[in-house]
Amino acid sequence: MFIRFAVTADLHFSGSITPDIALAVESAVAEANEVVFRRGVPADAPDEQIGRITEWHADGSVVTLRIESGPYTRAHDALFRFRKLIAPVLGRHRLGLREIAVRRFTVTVPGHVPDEAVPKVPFIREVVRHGESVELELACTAADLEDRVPDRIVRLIEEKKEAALFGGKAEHWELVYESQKRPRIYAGNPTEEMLARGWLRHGASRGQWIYAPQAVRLFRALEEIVVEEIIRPLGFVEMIFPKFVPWEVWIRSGHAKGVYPEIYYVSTPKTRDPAYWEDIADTFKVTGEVPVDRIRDRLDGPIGGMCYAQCPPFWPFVQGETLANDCLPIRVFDRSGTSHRYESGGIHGIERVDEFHRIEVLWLGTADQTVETADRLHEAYRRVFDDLLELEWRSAKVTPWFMAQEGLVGESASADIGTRDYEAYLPYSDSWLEFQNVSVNGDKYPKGFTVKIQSGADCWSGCSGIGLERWTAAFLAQKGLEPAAWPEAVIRRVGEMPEIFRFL
Ligand SMILES: Nc1ncnc2c1ncn2[C@@H]1O[C@H](COS(=O)(=O)NC(=O)[C@@H](N)CO)[C@@H](O)[C@H]1O
Ligand SMILES: [Zn+2]
Repeated sequence: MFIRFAVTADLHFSGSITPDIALAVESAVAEANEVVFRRGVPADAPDEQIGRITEWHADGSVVTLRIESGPYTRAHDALFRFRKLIAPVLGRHRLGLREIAVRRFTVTVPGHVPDEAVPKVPFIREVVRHGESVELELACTAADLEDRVPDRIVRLIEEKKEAALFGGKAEHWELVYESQKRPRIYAGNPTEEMLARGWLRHGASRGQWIYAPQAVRLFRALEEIVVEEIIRPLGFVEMIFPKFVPWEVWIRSGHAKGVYPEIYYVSTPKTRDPAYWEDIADTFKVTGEVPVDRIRDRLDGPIGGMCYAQCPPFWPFVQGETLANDCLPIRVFDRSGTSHRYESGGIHGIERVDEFHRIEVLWLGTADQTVETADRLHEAYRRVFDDLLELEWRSAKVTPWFMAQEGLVGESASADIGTRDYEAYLPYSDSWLEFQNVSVNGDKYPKGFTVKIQSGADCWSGCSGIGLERWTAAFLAQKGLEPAAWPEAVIRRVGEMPEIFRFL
């Protein structure tokens, strides 16, 4: 069984197809079937799998074609090859091709296609199941066919079938390193303890915290360790990546394939004209309520969303460029703002929040340089977690973050490409918390943003997300909130804990 395409299309010409012109069409059809549709097709491809015009007729100025194919020279590709062939032939009879009208387009996919694997797109007019295959009738214009809509629908079906297959399977997880056990000196819930001591308070929004000076002292101490013990020694240099992300970036990064349920969307006013907004302001002044529904009608967009993965908005900096060999590998990091996720996993303490503070480490170069940089980061992280923070932690190879964020599961294409999660043990919940990761993302971003290397080798990149809320949660869950019990590398950076608020 193989995939089948079939199209019936009307070719509208500028004048009627007289009998002698019909003869020219006849020979063009023969040439198309025998020669033109076979171009680029492997010699051993079975005839019935190659596109061919199975019937045609002329009526007035319209030539109606029916083209059927298997996977080779798909019916819609054959249609456009025929258009290229017939135009000059009828041009000699002073006839021009006005328009191609698609009357019917079907694609028949072999094998079982579960309902959830049928894409939810308006192009699919009807789904008919025949035993071991499913026939989709598509509502496509000639432009949609040129846009390869059927091919994308077929690819999406394959992806959904695979995801449904993996559906039952949890994310890929393969242990890489396990630290020594550490004495259990604390078993409390760090967020509750921090609340009790006034180290933080709930922000006004879902999954958002306001960090008091005490928590920030610890945040900054951990951040200093990251910068002094990992980032600087490995030669990473600070940049500032944008924190509002337009669709264009998420289209190129692939996030537009599946991040919709978790985005904090951003919209803009249709106009800045104060008069346009006066009634909204007046309504609030009179009622004390913000008329959100009426505001919604006055917005453009959403034009994108708040920072989600933190690295994608970097890539327009190098987009379309070729990097000189001698400037590679590029090693940068960003800690300039918050990331926002409308966490579908539910919020929990400071471990899983909607608004978090991450240091995003990013590097790019040849495949070797990218893998080598990841390895050096792993070494530096291990030294920090084992010798400076004295944590109980482990690391594991998991489904690459960029696949997970596109709703895919499973493993990456090559062994070098993938994500390694770092997890810390939380005594209070007897569970493991992912507190950071290191990924080799292969050529995904350089391809998405057309970045090349002078030598012509593939450009690869990697990134590592250090979540300060997660580092803090892991550290406090294991060490408690008494600085006296903390490792020296942290105490000397925290100094005196400032207590400035006193609530009555
Ligand atoms: N909801 C959240 N709350 C707190 N920290 C989070 C949250 N989501 C992610 N993080 C932090 O951000 C890190 C990286 O997030 S990730 O989705 O796994 N990976 C990426 O987005 C990559 N671009 C690397 O940053 C996580 O390891 C964690 O430390
Ligand atoms: Zn990243």
